[in-house]
Amino acid sequence: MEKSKLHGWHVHKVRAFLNRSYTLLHILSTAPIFYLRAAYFYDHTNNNTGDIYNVVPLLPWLMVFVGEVIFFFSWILKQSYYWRPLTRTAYPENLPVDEQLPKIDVFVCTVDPNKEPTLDVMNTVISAMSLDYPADKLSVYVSDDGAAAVTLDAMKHAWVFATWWLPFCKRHNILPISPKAFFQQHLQQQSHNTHFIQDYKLLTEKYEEYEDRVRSWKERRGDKYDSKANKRSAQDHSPIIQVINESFVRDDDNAATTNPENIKMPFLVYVAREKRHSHHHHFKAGALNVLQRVSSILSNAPYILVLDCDMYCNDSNSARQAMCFYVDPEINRSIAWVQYPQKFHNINEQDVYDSQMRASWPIIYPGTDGIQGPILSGTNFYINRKALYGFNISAAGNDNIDELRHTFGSSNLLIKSLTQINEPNYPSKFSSDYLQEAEFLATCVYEEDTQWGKKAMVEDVMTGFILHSQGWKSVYLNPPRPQFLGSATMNLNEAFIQYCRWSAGLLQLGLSKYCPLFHTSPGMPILQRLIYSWAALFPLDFLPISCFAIIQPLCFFYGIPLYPKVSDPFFIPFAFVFISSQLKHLCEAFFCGGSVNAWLNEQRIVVIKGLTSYVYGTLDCVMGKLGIRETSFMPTNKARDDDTSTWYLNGKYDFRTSNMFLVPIVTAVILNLSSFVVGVARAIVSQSWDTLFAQAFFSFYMLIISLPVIEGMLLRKDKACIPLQTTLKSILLSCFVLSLGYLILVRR
Ligand SMILES: O=c1ccn([C@@H]2O[C@H](COP(=O)(O)OP(=O)(O)O[C@H]3O[C@H](CO)[C@@H](O)[C@H](O)[C@H]3O)[C@@H](O)[C@H]2O)c(=O)[nH]1
Ligand SMILES: [Mn+2]
Repeated sequence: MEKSKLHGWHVHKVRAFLNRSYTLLHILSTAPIFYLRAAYFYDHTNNNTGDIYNVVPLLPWLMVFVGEVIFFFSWILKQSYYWRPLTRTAYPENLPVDEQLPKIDVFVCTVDPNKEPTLDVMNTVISAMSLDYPADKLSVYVSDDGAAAVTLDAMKHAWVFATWWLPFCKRHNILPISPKAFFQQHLQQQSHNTHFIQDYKLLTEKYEEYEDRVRSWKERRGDKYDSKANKRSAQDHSPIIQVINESFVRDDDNAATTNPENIKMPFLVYVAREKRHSHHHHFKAGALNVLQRVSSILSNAPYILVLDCDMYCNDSNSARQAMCFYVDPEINRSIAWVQYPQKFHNINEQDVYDSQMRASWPIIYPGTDGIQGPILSGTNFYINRKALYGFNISAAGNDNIDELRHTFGSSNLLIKSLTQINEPNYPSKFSSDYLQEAEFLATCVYEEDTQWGKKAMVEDVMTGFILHSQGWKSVYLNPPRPQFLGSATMNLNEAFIQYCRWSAGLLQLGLSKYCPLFHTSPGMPILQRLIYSWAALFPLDFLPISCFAIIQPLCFFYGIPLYPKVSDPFFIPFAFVFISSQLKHLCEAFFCGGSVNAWLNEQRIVVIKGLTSYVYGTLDCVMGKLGIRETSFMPTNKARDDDTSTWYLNGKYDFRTSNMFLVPIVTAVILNLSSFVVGVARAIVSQSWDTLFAQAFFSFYMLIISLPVIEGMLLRKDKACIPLQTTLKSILLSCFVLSLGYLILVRR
């Protein structure tokens, strides 16, 4: 390695070769399938009476065929992720001296103190303050969309605790730098260093004291808010901006000794943007826009780390690693963001909901990195402020003041800050003029008649797509030690809601005029367009998934063959495609350290989400487009509740969710179960194994992956099982589907 090398990369050639060969082979083997389907329609329309065509009605064949085409299409899009896997390494030891490092602003977003426990949010804040980076170059902004007094108060105590914690981390190279995670490890017993033990004891005391202060405030004001009253004020209030520093903390007689070692502290700011019923606030995207503006006049760092409130820094090194790319003069002008994976601290071995998104971080993201860079995942990324402002990648900027006003709004300080982004020593401002201006920047009206919210930061994938199409590149870094850890969803209900939101959000891009499939831009190669197309359209997989899970067993139930006979040579491509894709998935599961169980789980969860979240997400998006319904952002619940975690940790599904989600799944299972029984009986009686084997096998496979649902329905009697009432409703619905099938398929 050269001495000055800041980063390196490596394309996995063997993996790329294997992936591409697989893609090719798979495409070739689908050709006969499509030939067979097409031939059927040809014969059907020309009234050729081949033997099976008499028994097979057009409609189910058509539906299954459409399902296969969509599935194939979606699969083709997805192959872009396997084309050129690339991994990177950063060498922070080769960074220039601290004085020359650029400044960093950290944004932490929170919205609901009941679902996002204040202590956890503060834990994220403290861990971000503890990043291994010069304190005078680090600022942390908290956006509180809940405008909760408890959050502001807690920040005060967090600041005080941080004055103890930061020097402690530095002195003993503490990892993880999240105090909560650190104190959960009970390290004390393992250490023989007396100095450490002394310090540790002191810090434990300080930590408990700090937690008590945060809690006691909550207790005084009631732990659970009067939700309604709080909602009213959270949705209707003026902007609040508060710099948390020594003088602010001192004003509070309740605060403990501040800054005992008199260390330099990162700049810490609390922001609750203005909310009015008359103005849409655009959820997290809106919050990030405000933080971007507010920070631009207060600290104006050229790079911004965006964190969800539950995503604490697990390691101190991410900032320096990211800077390896931003200080490299050869590439820094073209890099818009450095993305880290989203990993979680509460994943158990089974991970029945695939909450960790297993395939994403070791497979999907390196794949996108090989093609101009990873998509933006919404959190854990260091983004280039200039890119966010829409600075043209090649031009230096725009000097026409009217145009700047039109784009960025009327604040002179903000416009002035645009030219100062790269000043490494831009001093943080907290005089009252600046704070007043910052409040003005956090008002609802500021964005009116500007490009904010239109051109600027929409949420994750969309923002990333816009930047990539302007020619910006991005970087994916996945160092062995996870840099950030968040809390993953731990029950079915949360997983459903989250996927509904994601499906709706992604389809907003997929069904817009910017649909990556059709929106060409010179900055974007075709493979990258495929990447975005899949990301924006995958919720539509609900069509083929429901086809396979519902039409298929329906036909089997009535003895209508959909696939060639086993003795027919055309059977081979079907069998090959099915087996090879399952084997591929199995290999992937092993590759990511998973097991046969992981493969089964993921097969199941895709079907489960495909029958529910993808459908509702699509509906949500379409209704939003038609103006029938406003899209909403329901944050996931991060409050750890022992009851929920027990189910998750035991690898059992927690079926306590609404019928809206359960009924489609249970119905599909009942349909497959009954068609399997009836279909197999028919095959035995009429000796039609040859014709019906494929369907019998497919239903069998569906039953195997549905075992936990069947168990939840029939065997489990606990409180998280599938309620009898849901099963009954699903039986009714299945009967309805079967009768409908009879009318359409049998009594034509
Ligand atoms: O009006 C809102 C709603 C949410 N949030 C914050 O947004 C973050 C993400 O919300 P969360 O409930 O954790 O959603 P997840 O589904 O877990 O988040 C994933 O999906 C989001 C997009 O739906 C991305 O923004 C996130 O980065 C990504 O981790 C949290 O910090 C929230 O506090 C706000 O600030 N304002
Ligand atoms: Mn989250």
